[in-house]
Amino acid sequence: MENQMPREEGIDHSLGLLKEGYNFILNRRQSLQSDIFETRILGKKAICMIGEEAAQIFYDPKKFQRNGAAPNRIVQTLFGKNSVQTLDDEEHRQRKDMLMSIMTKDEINRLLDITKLQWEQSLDKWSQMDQVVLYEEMKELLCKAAFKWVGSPLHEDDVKRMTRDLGAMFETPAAIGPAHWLGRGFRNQAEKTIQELIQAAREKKVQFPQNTPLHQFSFYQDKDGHLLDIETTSVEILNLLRPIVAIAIYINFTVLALYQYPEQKEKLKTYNDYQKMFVQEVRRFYPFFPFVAARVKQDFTWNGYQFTEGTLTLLDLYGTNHDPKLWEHPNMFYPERFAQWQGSPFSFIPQGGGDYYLGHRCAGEQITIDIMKISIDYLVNKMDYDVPEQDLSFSMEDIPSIPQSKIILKNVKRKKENIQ
Ligand code: HEM
Repeated sequence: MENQMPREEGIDHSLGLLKEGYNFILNRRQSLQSDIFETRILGKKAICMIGEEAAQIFYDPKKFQRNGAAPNRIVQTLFGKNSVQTLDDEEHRQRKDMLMSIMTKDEINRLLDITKLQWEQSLDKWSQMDQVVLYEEMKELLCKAAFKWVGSPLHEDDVKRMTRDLGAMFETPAAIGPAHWLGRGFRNQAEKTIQELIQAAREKKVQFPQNTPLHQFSFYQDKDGHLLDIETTSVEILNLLRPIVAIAIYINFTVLALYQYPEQKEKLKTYNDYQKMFVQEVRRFYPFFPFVAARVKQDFTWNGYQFTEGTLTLLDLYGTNHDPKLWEHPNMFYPERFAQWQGSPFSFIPQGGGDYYLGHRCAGEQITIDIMKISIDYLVNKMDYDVPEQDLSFSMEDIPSIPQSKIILKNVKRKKENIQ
């Protein structure tokens, strides 16, 4: 038997989506009293869903496809044209294999070693500064680490520009007006820079170390022995560089959590297994990626609701991570909840759900967790700092959400026991 899906009245709610940000789907779940409902986005019918069961069907590649789902403003800033995010089926699997091929233990460890070295250098620099704007400094730290890891360390003169370009790619997708257009321009510039590196490698004018992503992707062959075109290869290199820089947002929220819940610092110092739970809770609790979009691949019925081919469907990641059916007291910061967590790939989805290889789950989730862990080690065990009076609030409307002050730290210094 078919059920009528709860529906929001009105011609179009695209502006609401931009304005209400992380709360767009949650607000309507509240008013319509349903985990699934129909609304209208970009003038067309769209479905919004929250929860573990919804995530399970959303990540079923027979039911949903990504081709044609992402709006142009996201493709032109965040994803890049023809990126893995926009592919389906065999084409997606091949591209994802390329991306996952460099996510080996050795390569992740190499990135972590590079990141630790950057932390060391930044800590020395910050100790000389009157105050540190952590968000800006972390983006720079991570940008340097990311470029070194992919195989082309940045010249000091290029650090600020590349940090700005990569930052703009995740700061401007939802921006309205000139900021958004600047973001598009910065992406084009960054793509050009990476394209030149790939071209030079293919013409043997430079040689990147064998194991690095720049070498691996420049010479990666599909199953028919073809290389990827240079534009797409650069988009996928940026699919590594950009999100590594974006981890700065999680580090900001980490410092916020340490400040707002001071008992956490002691627990992190005392219990060996606490760090993992703390990282998971930061990723669950704070807003980052609001939702993911797909289109219905072919007609199907689920829980009595009709899904019609081509319908845009949004899965609420933030809402699922705060779903009271899955998380007791979802709005409480409580890392210990992860001691009992069963590890479902569909209930805790800050970086998407399902399978890394077969679906669109974030290729860099392990990297994110590991970089957060080493950063926590610095923040808790290796340095002292003060958090002066400032506006630490964060918006649920702006995507991505970043604490207003971007977290200002004063009196940053190494802990005495950590001075070599
Ligand atoms: C900064 C924290 C990060 C967050 C919040 C995040 C979040 C996400 C989300 C929500 C998706 C989409 C999942 C979907 O479409 O269903 C995604 C995809 C992706 N992420 Fe991340 N990510 C982060 C870090 C990283 C890192 C560090 C890398 C690589 C070094 C990375 C590489 C990717 C790639 C390549 C995809 C596309 C996967 C595909 O379409 O198959 N991400 N990420």
